[in-house]
Formats: sequence, structure tokens, C-alpha cells
Amino acid sequence: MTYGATFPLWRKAAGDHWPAYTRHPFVEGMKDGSLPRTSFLHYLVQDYVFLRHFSRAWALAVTKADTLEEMRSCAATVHALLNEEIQLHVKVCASEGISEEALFAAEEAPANIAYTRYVLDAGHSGDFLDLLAALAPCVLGYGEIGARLAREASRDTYKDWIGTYASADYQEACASVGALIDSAIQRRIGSQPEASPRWPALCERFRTATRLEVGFWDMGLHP
Ligand SMILES: Cc1ncc(C[n+]2csc(CCO)c2C)c(N)n1
Repeated sequence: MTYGATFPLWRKAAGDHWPAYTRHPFVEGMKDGSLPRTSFLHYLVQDYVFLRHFSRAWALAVTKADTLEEMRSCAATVHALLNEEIQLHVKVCASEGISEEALFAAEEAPANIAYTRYVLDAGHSGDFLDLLAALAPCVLGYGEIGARLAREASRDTYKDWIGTYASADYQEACASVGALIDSAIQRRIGSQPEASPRWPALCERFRTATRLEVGFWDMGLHP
């Protein structure tokens, strides 16, 4: 999956942290069905909390955008997160006897706090590009993981999760976030972004968010 021109460059700059995230033992456990259900449910409850804060970060992106088109794209993501992606968590947890009230009241794990507050700070202390670089690993990494697991999964245990991120809808959302990043980069630092003095800091944002994704899977695996 390339999802545009910028993402493959950022992914390469993240080095070994990228496969540590997208091929984490938690992911491989969903692939072969060996991931314990308790780990998955613990992850889902934390992810519900994660999505609330992640929605706030995309809402911050609306305020950091320069054009109406950028604003629309970020606002559409806020809508999809709050009204669609969170619903999957509510549904799966309900079927396991975890109520929405319990989800809302869940205590946020330190790795979870670290990740979302890092992304929010990237937006508060930086501009639209800093924020997009911190948001990108989450959105596009799950697109990559979903597409690969749909091809390689050997068990159906986690097929709903895999199906969500492998779906044409989600893959299209990734393509449009990739296009949003490319046009935002072009608009602010031009067609040779790697030559921009801002480039190393943007790669660093992406790399750090990728490391925080690894920490999130670790947290899921060892509740
Ligand atoms: C820890 C963690 N990382 C990534 C995602 C995936 N994700 C988060 S928001 C979003 C939609 C657009 O931003 C997607 C796909 C997740 N659920 N939990």
C-alpha cells in the first residue's frame, strides 16, 4: 500500500519501528488466531478511549487547516470516527458483556495517554503538517495491517476486526488521507519536501507516533 507519495517516504524514515508496529506479535496473533480474547478485549476498551482523544486531534486539524477542502476532509474524519469506528467497539464489547457506560468509565492506560496527548501536542505546538505527521501512522498503518491480514490470516477468529480495516471503504479513506497529506505538503513546503528544512522534524513526528503505536500493542498484549 502506498497511499500517496509522502507516506512511503515517512514510513522509510521510521526504519525498523515501522515493521515493529505493523508486524507486532499482537497483530500476528490476530492473523493466526492465537491472540487471547482477554488481550483483545483489553485493547478494544483502551481503543475506545483512544478514539475519543483521537477525534479531538482530528477536530484540532479542522482548526489548523488552511483551505475549505482541508477542513472538509478533517471534519469528515471526525464524523467517521465518532459515528462509525467507535460503534464497532461498542458492538463487539456489548457482545462480550461490556456496556458502553463501562467503556466510557475505563481507566486510561499510560501508553494510551502518552500516544494521544503526544498527537494533540504535535498539533498545539506545531502546524497542520506537524499534526498530520503525528496522525498518519495510526490511519495508514491500520490500512496496511488490515490489507495484509485479509490476505494472510489463517483463522476467522478476528475476521471482523480485519474486515473493518481491509474493507474498500476503509482503504478509500486511507487513500484520501494520503492525498490530503500530499496536497498539504505541496501547499506548504513545495514539490521537493525532502529538501525542506522542515522535513527532518516531520519524519521525527511520524517516527515517534509509530513508536507509540508499538507501545499501544504492547499494552494490549500485557494488560
Ligand atoms: C491505537 C490505534 N491506532 C490506530 C487505530 C486506527 N484508527 C484510529 S482513528 C482511525 C480513523 C481515521 O483517523 C483509525 C483507522 C486505532 N483504532 N487504534
